[in-house]
Amino acid sequence: MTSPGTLPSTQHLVVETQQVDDVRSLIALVDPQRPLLWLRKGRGLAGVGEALRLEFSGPTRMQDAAAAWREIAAAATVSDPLRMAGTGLVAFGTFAFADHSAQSSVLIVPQLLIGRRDGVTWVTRIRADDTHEADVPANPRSTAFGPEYRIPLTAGAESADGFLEHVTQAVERILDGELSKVVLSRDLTGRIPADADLRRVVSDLALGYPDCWTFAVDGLVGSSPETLVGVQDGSVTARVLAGTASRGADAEADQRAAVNLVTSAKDQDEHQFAVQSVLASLRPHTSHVLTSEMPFTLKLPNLWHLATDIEGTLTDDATSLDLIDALHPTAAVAGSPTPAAVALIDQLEPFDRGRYAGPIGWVGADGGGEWAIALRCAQVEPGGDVTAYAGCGIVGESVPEKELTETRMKFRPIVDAFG
Ligand SMILES: C=C(O[C@@H]1C=C(C(=O)O)C=C[C@H]1O)C(=O)O
Repeated sequence: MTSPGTLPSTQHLVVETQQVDDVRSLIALVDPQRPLLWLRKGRGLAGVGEALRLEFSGPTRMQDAAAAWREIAAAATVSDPLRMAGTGLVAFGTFAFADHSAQSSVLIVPQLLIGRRDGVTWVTRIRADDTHEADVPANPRSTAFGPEYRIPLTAGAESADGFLEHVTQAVERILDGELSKVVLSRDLTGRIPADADLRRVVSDLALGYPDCWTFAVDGLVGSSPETLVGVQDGSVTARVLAGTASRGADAEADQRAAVNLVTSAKDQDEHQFAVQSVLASLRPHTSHVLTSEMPFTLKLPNLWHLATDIEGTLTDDATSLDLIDALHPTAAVAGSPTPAAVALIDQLEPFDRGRYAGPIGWVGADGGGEWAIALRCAQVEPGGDVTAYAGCGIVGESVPEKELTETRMKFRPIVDAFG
């Protein structure tokens, strides 16, 4: 890790944003093997190159990132006539789920960033102050996608049977009173050709799941419906999801599935743990916090979720990195109470989650930013190894076979995008 006290002089960044004509596709502009993307509903950020890369690990990975980012933002020279969310200095980030994960957490400042929001398109050039402007790629250039590839994803470290067994054990531990909820996941693995164009996967995800945050940061690609936190001009937003049902085969069955979900005591319980954990973490930093009175049903192409939107006003100088540190891990991806849930995940899941279920998103110079929980995603290693993850909240009434089916539904976006 780069410690904030010892930032080398190369980390004084020079940043220039300019409005440009609209571009046809953000996805076509980024590196095929190491895409940097953050997209939703036709708007988003695309990064090319790395002006700065900071790696963090251990229990203080998010605090360390927040401290380093304050220093970098304070030291930067920024010319930003647009002053919109995502203009000026921006870092993409992805953080490991577990305190002791072997996977690194990173902040990446691209050399070139192309953004689009509210009908405005811009390019930001970023370089260290001891480099030359000529070293930054001149203009974003679209390139055609590389050859087509399709790969299956098959059982990884946790087989379907292993998952059923672990859910059964978790239910016993919950009924014993050790904890109220735990989120257990399983993994699928595969391998893409080493030179495969990852933008094909991202493009399928963005087209198939336009209401989700589609992301690609340091090999982690996915399409998440869950906003961990958004911070802009003193406002804080979050979208909590917990409670899931399959989509019906026809309109009537689909409506019935949504009604059953919203009236299910099991799903409402599971959901409330998640909402309360988010409210408790935001409370020290916010006032005027509003939530939807009742959870609503969020329709995605592959499933229904119970959802609650949260809005509040920031009352301190917390950046979005400070807030992801305060919020992570929510009960939507760990369980409740958090320490017991995290300990049980560690005990029962036979793999390191890496960045799955960790915060993924971007932060700007003023600390604002957008962060999702990395769900419906896969980590792609430089050699082509792919590991995808999906999990579900387990409570006392959980039935192992139903939870296994739920993981299959949650794998669908990523399995379809690769396969
Ligand atoms: C853990 C995942 O999803 C989370 C768990 C949910 C649930 O248990 O109902 C719903 C949405 C997410 O908060 C996942 O997609 O892997």
